[in-house]
Amino acid sequence: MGIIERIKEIEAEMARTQKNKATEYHLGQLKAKIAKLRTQLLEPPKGASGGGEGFEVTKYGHGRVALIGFPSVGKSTLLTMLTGTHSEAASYEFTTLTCIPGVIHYNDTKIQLLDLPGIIEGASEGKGRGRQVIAVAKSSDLVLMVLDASKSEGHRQILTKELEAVGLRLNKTPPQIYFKKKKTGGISFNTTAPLTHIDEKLCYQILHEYKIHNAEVLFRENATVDDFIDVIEGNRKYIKCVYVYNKIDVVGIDDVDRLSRQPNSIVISCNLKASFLNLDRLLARMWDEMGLVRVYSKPQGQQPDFDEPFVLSSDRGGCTVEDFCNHVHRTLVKDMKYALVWGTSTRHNPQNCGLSQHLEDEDVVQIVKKKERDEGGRGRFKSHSNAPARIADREKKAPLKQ
Ligand SMILES: Nc1nc2c(ncn2[C@@H]2O[C@H](COP(=O)(O)OP(=O)(O)OP(=O)(O)O)[C@@H](O)[C@H]2O)c(=O)[nH]1
Ligand SMILES: [K+]
Ligand SMILES: [Mg+2]
Repeated sequence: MGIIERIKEIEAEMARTQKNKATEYHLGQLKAKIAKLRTQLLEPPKGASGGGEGFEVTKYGHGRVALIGFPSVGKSTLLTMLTGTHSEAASYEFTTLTCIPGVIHYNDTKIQLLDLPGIIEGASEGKGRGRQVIAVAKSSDLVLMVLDASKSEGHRQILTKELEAVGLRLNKTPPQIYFKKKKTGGISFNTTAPLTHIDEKLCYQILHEYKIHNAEVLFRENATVDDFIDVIEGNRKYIKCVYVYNKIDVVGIDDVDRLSRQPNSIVISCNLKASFLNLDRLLARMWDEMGLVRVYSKPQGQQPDFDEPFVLSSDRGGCTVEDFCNHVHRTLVKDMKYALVWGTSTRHNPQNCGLSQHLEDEDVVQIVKKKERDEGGRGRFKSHSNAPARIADREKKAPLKQ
């Protein structure tokens, strides 16, 4: 029997089993069995040489966003509108057969947007190009799940399930469970929060299923069986997702209203003839979700270049003064005496900061090197870019001197 058939069989058994205190342990064990099989499914087949048939698209820019959705929901139309890169759009399904990259220029940053073939139910098990598409989603910083506002609302759940089946976790944070395998000593189980979904015995059973007999387990929150399995598997990818309901030009106002109230959702229309709506709001939302931090470098005695931010991200490398230094030059950390920081991350401006200072979007940083004196009070920044205008509000509250 193949892996997929075995998963199906266990899923059927779970569906047949009534949920109650008596079956809880058995159900937990079945969940672990499925998780193990799904992981097996992700492993390349024995003897295969490095896959080769995935979409090879080089990462570019400060972040990567993937367009995931059923066929013909308007992914390619959206890519063309947001990036100017043409991606064939048509009224028939599976128009797009490969991964088409485009670039969004927003807030002086570059964001790679990827158009992808449509996926369908069963994608995680290899239907269509599902596995390749999902692999691209996993490599992204943000997923835009594009949905057709005029189609079944169940599509959202179906796609979410497909992505979850391969270890993606949308809009979730990693469970607060400490887990470490040991060589000896048995299982030490501790908890700092009351547990209502799982108990020690169930944990042991799940670990037993994984043939783990020595480990340290500490629950720091009221986690579920699924959370615990995620931590044991260890290969989960936590990604933000915005649900984008497209084609709102063809549905009634009540539907638009209802869809826009769904969690993590935005409603848009890409229809040039009817109207295109909310694309600016979509971009703003995308930008917020990516959590990019623009930092302007102020060389000593000079104005910062407000057109050329250094772009940091807590997901990619971090946002501290140290991370900033490493972006500028690899020897800078070693040469730094302290940093002068202006912006929302400081209590007063400028503030003398060390390497561990967390920077926020649009902070200005001057690195004062050892054997160098900072220049003392100077006028405000002069620049022709609009970045100073963006921080003008802040200046009103805390003057940006030096
Ligand atoms: N009414 C309306 N039609 C739209 C909208 N956006 C896209 N379309 C149409 O929907 C059809 C499918 O658009 P595509 O961009 O090819 O969709 P896709 O998701 O890339 O499709 P596949 O590549 O086949 O998966 C085309 O006929 C588009 O013109 C919209 O906002 N409103
Ligand atoms: K299409
Ligand atoms: Mg397409």
